[in-house]
Amino acid sequence: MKEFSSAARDGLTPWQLEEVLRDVGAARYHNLHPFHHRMVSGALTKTQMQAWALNRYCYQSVIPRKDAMILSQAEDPAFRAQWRKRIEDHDGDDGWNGGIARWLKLATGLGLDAEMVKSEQLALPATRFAVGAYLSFCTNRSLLEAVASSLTELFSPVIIGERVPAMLAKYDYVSEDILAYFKPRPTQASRDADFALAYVMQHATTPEKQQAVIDALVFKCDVLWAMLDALDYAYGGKGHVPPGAFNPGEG
Ligand SMILES: O=C(O)c1cc(C(=O)O)c2c(n1)C(=O)C(=O)c1cc(C(=O)O)[nH]c1-2
Repeated sequence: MKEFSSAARDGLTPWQLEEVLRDVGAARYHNLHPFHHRMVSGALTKTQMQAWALNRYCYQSVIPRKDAMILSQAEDPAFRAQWRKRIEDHDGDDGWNGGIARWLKLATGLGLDAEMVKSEQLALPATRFAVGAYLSFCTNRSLLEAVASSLTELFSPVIIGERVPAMLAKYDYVSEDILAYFKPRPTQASRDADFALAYVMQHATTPEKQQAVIDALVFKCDVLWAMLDALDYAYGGKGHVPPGAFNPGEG
């Protein structure tokens, strides 16, 4: 297992830091998770696919809120002008014509009730804890760490590129229409990740700050990993659905 702790000792050039951050993603991003592998191999049941969409809604809905926390810490108007695009991407211009609404379209296209999904009441406890941890991180840590925690987006075009064609090919109930969420995401994610990476490379100027941004990315990979672990345990046949969570088999 790779160690990501050399920055504290020696300090890195910005390009060495970028390399370490990319190594973190290569080792820990959620495209390596068995749940994702089962999704792209066509092995998920419809209930597992629904549970994924329902739980991922909680992540989608917290993203503009954590981005608002980041905006509140940013003193530079040019930074804010760039970062606020993220909120617009998810909320649209009236709250319900952006990414969150498109995620809801995916969930309802899979047969879920929109109000049930929006209420987040049937999400897994671990999903709630994971997305809550992400929001707290961006609220309580430095601006640099909060920006660094978004760097999983460096890797999201890869997972989306695996997921979308596989969902269309392997599940007859999935159509392009319900996957509209993903269409603009790779372009938006590249724009956002390029900006965040440049910011981190410019501002992580001491070994301590470099270690902090590496740790922030590790933390964020853990958030995404924990969400898939929770799904796998609850719906994978090995564990059990926690009381009160989405359970279509319940009579
Ligand atoms: O589909 C995915 O696997 C995936 C991953 C991530 C990510 O890596 O955090 C994001 C998204 N999607 C996404 O759609 C999104 O809007 C997004 C925002 C952020 C962030 O941390 O600011 N990550 C992600």
